[in-house]
Amino acid sequence: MKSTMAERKYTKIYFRIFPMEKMLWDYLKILDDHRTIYIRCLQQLAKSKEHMMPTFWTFRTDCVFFQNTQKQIYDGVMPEVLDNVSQGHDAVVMAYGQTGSGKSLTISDLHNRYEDRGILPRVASDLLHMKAEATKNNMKVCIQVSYAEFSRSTVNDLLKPCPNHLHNLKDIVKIKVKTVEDAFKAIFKGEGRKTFSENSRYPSHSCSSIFTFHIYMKKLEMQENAIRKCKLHVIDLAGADSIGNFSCLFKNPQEVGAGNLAKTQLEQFFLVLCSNIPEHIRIKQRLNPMIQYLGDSLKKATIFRFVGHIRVSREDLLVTISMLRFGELIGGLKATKYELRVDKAVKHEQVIDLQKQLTKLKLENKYNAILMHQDLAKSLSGERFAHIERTVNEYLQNKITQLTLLNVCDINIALEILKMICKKFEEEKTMERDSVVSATKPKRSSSGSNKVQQKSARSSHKSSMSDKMIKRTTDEKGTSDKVRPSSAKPSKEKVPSVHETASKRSKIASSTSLIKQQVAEKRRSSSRLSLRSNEALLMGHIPPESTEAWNLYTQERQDEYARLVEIYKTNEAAAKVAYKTYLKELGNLRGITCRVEKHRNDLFMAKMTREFQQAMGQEGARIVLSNYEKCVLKELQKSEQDQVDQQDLVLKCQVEVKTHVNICKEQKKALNDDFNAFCEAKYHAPVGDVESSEGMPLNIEDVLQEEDEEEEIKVCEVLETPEDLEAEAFEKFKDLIEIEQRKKKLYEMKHRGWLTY
Ligand SMILES: Nc1ncnc2c1ncn2[C@@H]1O[C@H](COP(=O)(O)OP(=O)(O)OP(=O)(O)O)[C@@H](O)[C@H]1O
Repeated sequence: MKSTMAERKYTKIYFRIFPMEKMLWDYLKILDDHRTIYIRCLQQLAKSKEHMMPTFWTFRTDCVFFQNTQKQIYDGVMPEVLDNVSQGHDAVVMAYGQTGSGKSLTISDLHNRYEDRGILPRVASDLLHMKAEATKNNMKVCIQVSYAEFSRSTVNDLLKPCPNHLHNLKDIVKIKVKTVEDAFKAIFKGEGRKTFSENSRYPSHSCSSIFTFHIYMKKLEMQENAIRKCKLHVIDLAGADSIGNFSCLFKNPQEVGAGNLAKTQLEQFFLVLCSNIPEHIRIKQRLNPMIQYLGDSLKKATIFRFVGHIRVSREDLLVTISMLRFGELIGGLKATKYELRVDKAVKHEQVIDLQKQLTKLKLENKYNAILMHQDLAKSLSGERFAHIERTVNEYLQNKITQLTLLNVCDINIALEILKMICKKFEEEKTMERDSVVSATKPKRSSSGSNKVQQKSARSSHKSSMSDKMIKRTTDEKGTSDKVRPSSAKPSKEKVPSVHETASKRSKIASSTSLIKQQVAEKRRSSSRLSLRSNEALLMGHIPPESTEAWNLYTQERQDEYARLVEIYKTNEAAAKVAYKTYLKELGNLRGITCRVEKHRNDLFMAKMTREFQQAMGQEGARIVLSNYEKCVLKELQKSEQDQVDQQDLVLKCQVEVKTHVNICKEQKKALNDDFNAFCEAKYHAPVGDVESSEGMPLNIEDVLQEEDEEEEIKVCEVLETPEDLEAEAFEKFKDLIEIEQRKKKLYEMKHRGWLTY
């Protein structure tokens, strides 16, 4: 058999190696290029020939996959296929191999997670996305699918409910799919209708199945009505094996025979196809129905992708070689012999050397892990960072011991946080000093320096709350500058030197009002930090004309102010916690509601099955199946009770949130009233409602709403990506497999008259 470049261009052969606990690498080797497989010559395995130099058969492939993810396999096998299909070429993707070697896993894998889905669901998604794209580009694309199962001489249409046995290949139905969801539904239903071997630990298919996409494309702007047609077949071939092998003990000889026959017939067909004789046209009609069905798609211009599956164990060696030969035959390449020249002494030395290197590298890796991950703070989550920050603060307040701090936190991060606190404290002090200077120096514009301070303050602290506090402090200074006497000259002056500042301070000392202010400033300095944060917390933006009044108020009524703030803060924190719990419980309620829905569906199905059996006159069906119904009903009642309890819990959480929010509101109002009363007494006029001031940042409801919106945005983002919608559909349709299998079983029981409940 000759191989030509043209053949190689269209056909690609891949192999996937089944991962086993004990891999027999002495018998099978893969070259570093991941393309060449060496497999030990079987003849040498006889005891009498053990002493001979090991000889291997060399098989060239397009890629060998070992321990690769499903996505990597799809990306490796499929990329050019869809491009070619979109240009109107037929394509065949086929998985073949030994029983239980992972064919169905590669092709469909519908029983596991969405991320681990196989080639077929991925192709369905990509084709339907391609269709959507093509429609945008003035192209009309129609996709129909068919799904059929082939055994030795019978054909089942998997898109038809039982009985789905066909006599004519032309009767295989095609259904139009418009969305990925439609395609998934067809795939899952078909999977449930397939024939499985009984007694297997996993769903072992005893027949070959073909899922076909029939694609029709038409360019809307073309004058002539040319329609491009092509097909993409995805085939999961029946497992081939040797009777008596451990991997197929659960199969009966007929099933093993049918799998082997399908492989042999395909082999024959490809022999004829590759030998450039037109015989394959007639042979197609004579071989099995699967080859007949593939019909015109089995031609040289078709894009073929064969994914062979092999197992590396002594018992499976024979079948593995047979699979590799099958691959070599359809790939159009011939295996060659290769003598592995291994000097045993050298080999031993090499192994010792490699072991030493490995130990050294492991040690190096360990040191790297220690030394290179110094900046642990970067990889910390916000929550963990906040927790460490709190712990450090508790340590500073002598609430916990040094030992506890060291036990709870990573010392590097704790030190970093201490550094931040010191830096922040320094900045606050600088700002205090600057505010005194700016008070004594009316000409100076503070906007520039404020911006710098603001920037450094922001970068110095991870918490956004502290950012707001610092910004608020600097803003206040900016605004207080604005209300200074109008004789102040704007901006251009540079920052005064220490000497100048000192001399100016002495001038200020002569002004009694300013001295008073300075004294008050000093008096307050110890409690300034907390008061500033409280201002930000409760009052937010203070109108410029009220700033002085506000400062006076916080000095003179410090105790009352601190009391109100304390209550507010405690309740705000409690409201936040309660709100988080509320959101969590709400999520749980959604989960329980879904469970209730599922049980309702199950109950409906159970009822339907009973009615179906009764309609078919099954004796005793009522008793046995009503037991199942009872079970489902019990589950449903339990879930409904859980739902009621959960609703109560959610309501309780809601009430708790409301209580704390109301207290916060009351405290805010009390503070407002107190401030206004103070102004009334001091200036004989209220300063107005500070709540209405623009930029009021921390309203308790806003805080909660922000959290809520964030949560909602996250949920929307998560749900709205096409990938997630597909994942949801994938999970939703998993139940279809079981439902279809149950229906099929019921039908078969009825058909055989075995129902003996
Ligand atoms: N690469 C792999 N990694 C992990 N598990 C695998 C792998 N390949 C197969 N399996 C597991 O081995 C079992 C058999 O796989 P699968 O059903 O895909 O084999 P098959 O070749 O289609 O078998 P059959 O011919 O009997 O239908 C399954 O439980 C599957 O999850």
